[in-house]
Amino acid sequence: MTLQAHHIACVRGGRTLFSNIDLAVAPGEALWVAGANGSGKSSLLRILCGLTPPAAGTVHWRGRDIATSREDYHRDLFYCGHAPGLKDDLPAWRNLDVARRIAGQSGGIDDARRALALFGLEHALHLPCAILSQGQRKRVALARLALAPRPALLILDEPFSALDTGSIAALHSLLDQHLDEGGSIVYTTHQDLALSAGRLHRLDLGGQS
Ligand SMILES: Nc1ncnc2c1ncn2[C@@H]1O[C@H](COP(=O)(O)OP(=O)(O)OP(=O)(O)O)[C@@H](O)[C@H]1O
Repeated sequence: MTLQAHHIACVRGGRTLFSNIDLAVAPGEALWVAGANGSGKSSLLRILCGLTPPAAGTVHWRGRDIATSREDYHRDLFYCGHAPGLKDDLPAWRNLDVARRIAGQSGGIDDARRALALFGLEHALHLPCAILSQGQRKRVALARLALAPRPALLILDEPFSALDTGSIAALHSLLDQHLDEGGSIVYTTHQDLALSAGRLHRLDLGGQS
């Protein structure tokens, strides 16, 4: 198994959102975290990323506790939260380039252009992200998935929301390709969109809170 979580509990504002969550995601597998608004999907994803400590339980990546192997783990991880996490003052292509260089890879405008074009954003290459629409910003963030090498584990919070039909299709095809290549995905969606390739598991956090 690649990603494993044992007995995870999450407490928010003094309330236990969930407890005793066990999950495992192997290479080539996707886990769809489902549940009503407020059931704790984003909180679970942040715990799996190591951004929020769980109230109880452990998360292991490739056999190592992520609490003690944070840097190595984050090299293997791509996380896209509700907010796209872009640098507003930088043009779209530079946002892709900076993310790549931080990951220790070489970059360049040509690769960024190809990645943005996949999401119909070639025209936005030189535009600062601050002036892009919400959906366009999301597409810039997700275009990083089209740059090689892609991190082995993708954790995506509502990746399909705010995307137009063409971008949803582009993202679907990238995610299917990722699974075909032995990558792993954990994602949430409220849309009725299951990934078509690879082995898909579903974890339901339940009803409204
Ligand atoms: N930092 C925080 N402090 C207190 N409560 C929080 C905090 N973060 C989240 N919560 C609460 O935890 C609950 C779960 O939030 P979370 O964002 O994980 O749910 P979700 O299932 O992703 O919801 P949605 O489908 O609406 O995105 C909510 O009731 C929220 O108000």
